[in-house]
Amino acid sequence: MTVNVEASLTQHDAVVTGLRDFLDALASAAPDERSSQRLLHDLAQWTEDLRQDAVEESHRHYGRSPTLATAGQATTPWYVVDEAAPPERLAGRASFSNFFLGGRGAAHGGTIPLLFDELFGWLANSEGMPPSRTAYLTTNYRSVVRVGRPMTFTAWTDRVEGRKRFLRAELRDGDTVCAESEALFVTLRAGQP
Ligand SMILES: CCCCCCCCCCCCCC(=O)SCCNC(=O)CCNC(=O)[C@H](O)C(C)(C)COP(=O)(O)OP(=O)(O)OC[C@H]1O[C@@H](n2cnc3c(N)ncnc32)[C@H](O)[C@@H]1OP(=O)(O)O
Repeated sequence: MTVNVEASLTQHDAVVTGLRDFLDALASAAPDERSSQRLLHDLAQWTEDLRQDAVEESHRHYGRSPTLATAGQATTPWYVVDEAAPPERLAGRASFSNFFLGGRGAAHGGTIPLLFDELFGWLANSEGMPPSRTAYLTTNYRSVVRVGRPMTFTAWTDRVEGRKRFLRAELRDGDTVCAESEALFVTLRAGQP
């Protein structure tokens, strides 16, 4: 199955895409004092406007878009799923922009498990599956993940034991495995948050 996650942007999706571009531009720039002041002023105004529009979790748009990469989370490294066979396997492309820079051209180490947790969330909570949460997630950093590089990933279910789903994933730059992850997702019991 091929997933066209970027199809038909709604206006809200366009805002989230704009926010992702903004964060990348901000992280890449060294604005002078005047630009910083203007930015601060505009941000403060928008923060105030948006606070007036605050709603309950179930009514929010952010991070819930089925049509956008990363389901519309602007602070998750960009990824698209090209091959989806949940709950068994996912494969796709990812890229870490300057917003995710740790230093010396390498992505911040904390952002790599963030990507893996997203992918495992897709696998473990795909349609028809009972809700589950991450019990643990380990990451093995084998080679530097460079910002701006086109990466590929594979994530798959290794085994299932009752309520426990053991998941694995790999992030590659070409033929080089840059990071590997293993996680346990546990199906929630009735009444668990
Ligand atoms: C547009 C498309 C969208 C697609 C969807 C994208 C979604 C993206 C979403 C991304 C979000 C991604 C998701 C997120 O990020 S979820 C957010 C991060 N995770 C959490 O907040 C979870 C917090 N923890 C808990 O809620 C509980 O501890 C859970 C529910 C995990 C288990 O507590 P519970 O009381 O229910 O379980 P139990 O004690 O009866 O244990 C059951 C079994 O599990 C074994 N066990 C438990 N813990 C561990 C451990 N650490 N190591 C090894 N083993 C462990 C345990 O030994 C036992 O085994 P056994 O004795 O039966 O053999």
